[in-house]
Amino acid sequence: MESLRDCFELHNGVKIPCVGFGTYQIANGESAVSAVRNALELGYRHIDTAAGYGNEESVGIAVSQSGIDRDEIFITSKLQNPEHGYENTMKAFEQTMKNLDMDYLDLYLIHWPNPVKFRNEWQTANAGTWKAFEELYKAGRIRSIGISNFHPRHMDELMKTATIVPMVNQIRLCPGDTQDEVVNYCKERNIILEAYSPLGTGQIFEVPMMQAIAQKYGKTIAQIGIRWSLQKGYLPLPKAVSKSHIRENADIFDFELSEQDVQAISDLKGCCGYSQNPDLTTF
Ligand SMILES: NC(=O)C1=CN([C@@H]2O[C@H](COP(=O)(O)OP(=O)(O)OC[C@H]3O[C@@H](n4cnc5c(N)ncnc54)[C@H](OP(=O)(O)O)[C@@H]3O)[C@@H](O)[C@H]2O)C=CC1
Ligand SMILES: O=C1CO[C@H](CO)[C@@H](O)[C@@H]1O
Repeated sequence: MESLRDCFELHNGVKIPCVGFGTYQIANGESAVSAVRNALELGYRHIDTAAGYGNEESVGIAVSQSGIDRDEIFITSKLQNPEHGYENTMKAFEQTMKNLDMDYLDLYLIHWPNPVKFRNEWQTANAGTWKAFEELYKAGRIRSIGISNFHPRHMDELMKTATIVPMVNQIRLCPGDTQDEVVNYCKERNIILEAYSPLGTGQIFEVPMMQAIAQKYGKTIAQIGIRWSLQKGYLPLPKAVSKSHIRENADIFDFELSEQDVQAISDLKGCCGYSQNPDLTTF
């Protein structure tokens, strides 16, 4: 990858820009419009939002104000947890499209496999949701469909009724949180791994070894973390509000980490925390 516009290819042939701009905890309104506009101005072409972030509307406004053609920007949103099941999913999708004020979505994800509301019925709820996703995909409303926070057991269950293998699994991947079992399962099935919280939601900046590696390469800790994701073959989704952070996080294409340093960063077990148990999350 040589720039933010270079892409991974999903298994259905759709191209997905290799770094996405994360938008969790950027308030709907001026903050989110300005952050997404800054990201687009600085060259990002992939925005990650979710119904649960409450800022889809601002993402849509920022895209429209940017003057960049819609088909040059890759937009992901996610199905909110209480909305699983066929009918709920159809309604939630239409609401997302209304919020974004767009007529198609590039990627739609099931945000979590086992939300509180469906604790003992997640299998049926996800089967209904996936049926809706497949119909929307076949109708051209969504260019690609995927999942988030799914472990192998959730994916095995989904595949009992699915006719389309998810194109993406978005999971927490950052130094020391490598989720090897999920990663290997997805790689074997050609499911692209998106790395959320690539900076450990800020915890990466407290890790002395990351500081040492950053100094060695003359880059910042954030740049090392994002570069590590890319070299592992993941698609990182760094979030930033500060314009200087947004710019810095895009400046990652002029250096390469050695294999030893990639391994050393992977081995920093728990340095930036671990992902939540998808069967217990309350998000
Ligand atoms: N599917 C899922 O369940 C989940 C998906 N996600 C997605 O992944 C995205 C990223 O994850 P998230 O947990 O938000 O956090 P990140 O790991 O991207 O870290 C964000 C934090 O790092 C700071 N930061 C960013 N760049 C720099 C920099 N260059 N120097 C110093 N500080 C920096 C930000 O500050 P500031 O904002 O002040 O600039 C912010 O405090 C989310 O926004 C969301 O899109 C996240 C969690 C779960
Ligand atoms: O997308 C999300 C943003 O971050 C939250 C806290 O880590 C997650 O629970 C949620 O899934």
